[in-house]
Amino acid sequence: MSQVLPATIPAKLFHERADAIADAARDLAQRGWTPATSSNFSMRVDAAHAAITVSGRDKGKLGRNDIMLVDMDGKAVGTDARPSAETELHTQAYRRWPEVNAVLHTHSRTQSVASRLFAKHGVIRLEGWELQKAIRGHATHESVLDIPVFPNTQHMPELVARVDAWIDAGKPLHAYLINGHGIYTWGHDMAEARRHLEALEFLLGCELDLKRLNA
Ligand SMILES: CSCCC(=O)C(=O)COP(=O)(O)O
Ligand SMILES: [Zn+2]
Repeated sequence: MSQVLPATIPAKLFHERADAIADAARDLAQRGWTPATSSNFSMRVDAAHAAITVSGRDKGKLGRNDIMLVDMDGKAVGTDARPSAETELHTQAYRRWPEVNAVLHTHSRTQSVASRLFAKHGVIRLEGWELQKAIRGHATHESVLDIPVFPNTQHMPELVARVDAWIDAGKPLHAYLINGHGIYTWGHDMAEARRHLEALEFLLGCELDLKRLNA
């Protein structure tokens, strides 16, 4: 894949973003959270562009050629490669929150099962867990962390509209599940996005354990 960059984006900047995405993806793939080419990852490059994974690639084996540039409408920039099928969910986060610089989407078993189990409620309420403090803005285990579960669809504008509706209702949003699909979360930088994802994976696993134990 050949990526031609706009004159305003230095190659070094794009390569730094691509390497950070590939590093994160390799780690998440090793944990088994990106089965069968699933999942997608991105980072903001500047106010008008993001670097995102090319669609259909093995996320455990990403190199610079597997990361491409898109604009904030999710359209490819300077390449014929096809961006992630879910690019619009990434660019939505960058448009809605200028302080967000990394978006992660994975398909772990825990995320997938939790999404099915809680879909009828439309939300998973996390309350009383110390690890909630790993999520930006949550200073105590006594805080309430609601993770919505949206219906799955292949039509991204429908999902984008559901996320917009949640945010426009004034409800805090740090992550969301898509039913039978996986999780989206983000952060001010890649380290924060990874911390959010790791904490949410742990917390969803705890909620599933409680259900299993009927506690
Ligand atoms: C085989 S996974 C189905 C698509 C998906 O949910 C996903 O996360 C990966 O899609 P992409 O186009 O980003 O490779
Ligand atoms: Zn997916």
